[in-house]
Amino acid sequence: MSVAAKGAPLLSRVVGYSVAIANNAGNIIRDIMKKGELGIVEKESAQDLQTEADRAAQRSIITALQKYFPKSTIIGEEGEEEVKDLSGQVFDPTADSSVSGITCPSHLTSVAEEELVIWVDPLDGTAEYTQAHECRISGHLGVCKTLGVSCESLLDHVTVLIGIASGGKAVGGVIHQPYYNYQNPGSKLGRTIWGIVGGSVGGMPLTAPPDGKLIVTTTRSHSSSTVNDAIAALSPTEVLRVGGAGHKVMMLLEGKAHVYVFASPGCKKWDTCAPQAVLEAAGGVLSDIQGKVIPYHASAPHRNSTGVLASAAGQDHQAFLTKIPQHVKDNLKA
Ligand SMILES: Nc1ncnc2c1ncn2[C@@H]1O[C@H](COP(=O)(O)O)[C@@H](OP(=O)(O)O)[C@H]1O
Ligand SMILES: [Mg+2]
Ligand SMILES: [Mg+2]
Ligand SMILES: [Mg+2]
Repeated sequence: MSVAAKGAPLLSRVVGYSVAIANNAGNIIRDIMKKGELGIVEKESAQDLQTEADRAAQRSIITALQKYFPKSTIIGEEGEEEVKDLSGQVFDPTADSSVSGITCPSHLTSVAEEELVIWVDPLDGTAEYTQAHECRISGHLGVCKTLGVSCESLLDHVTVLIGIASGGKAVGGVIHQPYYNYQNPGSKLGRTIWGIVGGSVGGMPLTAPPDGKLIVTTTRSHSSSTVNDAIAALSPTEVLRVGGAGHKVMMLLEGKAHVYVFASPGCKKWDTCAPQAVLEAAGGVLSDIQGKVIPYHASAPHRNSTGVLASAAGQDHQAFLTKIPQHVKDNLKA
């Protein structure tokens, strides 16, 4: 049933429209990279940047969500000032019926619009987006001397995150990856995965991580001794240091890693709401570093001050939590 169909549960429509809205934001993100004027500003620190792509993507996402779901509460990473759409245009997601098969569990079919809190990260992986741009303008081709990897390879760490919460819980999510398939010039760029907890997941094949290994994924640009102590405590066979909360959860879904651990207060509700909903719809688990449920009601603090631990479906989340040293848990206070 197309999500636009009358009678589709509200949550299914919000997820379906959010897929189209996130895809449109992906076009904006790619266009601004192509134009090359990123308009980079520093927020809380040099490790916390914001570009015109973050701002423009947020304007397009939030104005569309506000128009079609005016009674919901919408919270975007880039704050209130970056909401008014300068072009006056509001993206229309209703024409896009590419998404079908969104099923909503019975306990969520009657969720009302007023109950919804939508957490928006218009561009997750800003550090990687800006670094890829810096490399391009400095004429790096192939493997970048500073990064040791090709600059382009950072681009698919970027995702657009639209997370939907009801009753303080992550219940629906959309993760769009604008640069998916960048390795194949001329091919269609981008993919979008979506899910409803207890309902369906769609947009990419789900794969279990390999047996006999323990692949941990974590931040590449916001590390600390506490972050590294938590990783070491899991005794991984491999550590993948990549950008983006959304991108790391996608790695759990496509079998590239078993667990994502981030023992830091650095990420926020908009980084984890959408990834958590999609991961849990696929059978995985995402909690804070103590194993507590992350709250997503409108008045919840934006910062996830007690860190993040996410495991792929079939993994023993509790076993990972037990291995996290007490000093790491003590360092991350609510
Ligand atoms: N110490 C810190 N300061 C600011 N932002 C941080 C941070 N640690 C993590 N984050 C944010 O959390 C998200 C995931 O981080 P990472 O890529 O390091 O895993 C990124 O979101 P944004 O790119 O949307 O800002 C990043 O900016
Ligand atoms: Mg940011
Ligand atoms: Mg983010
Ligand atoms: Mg962001």
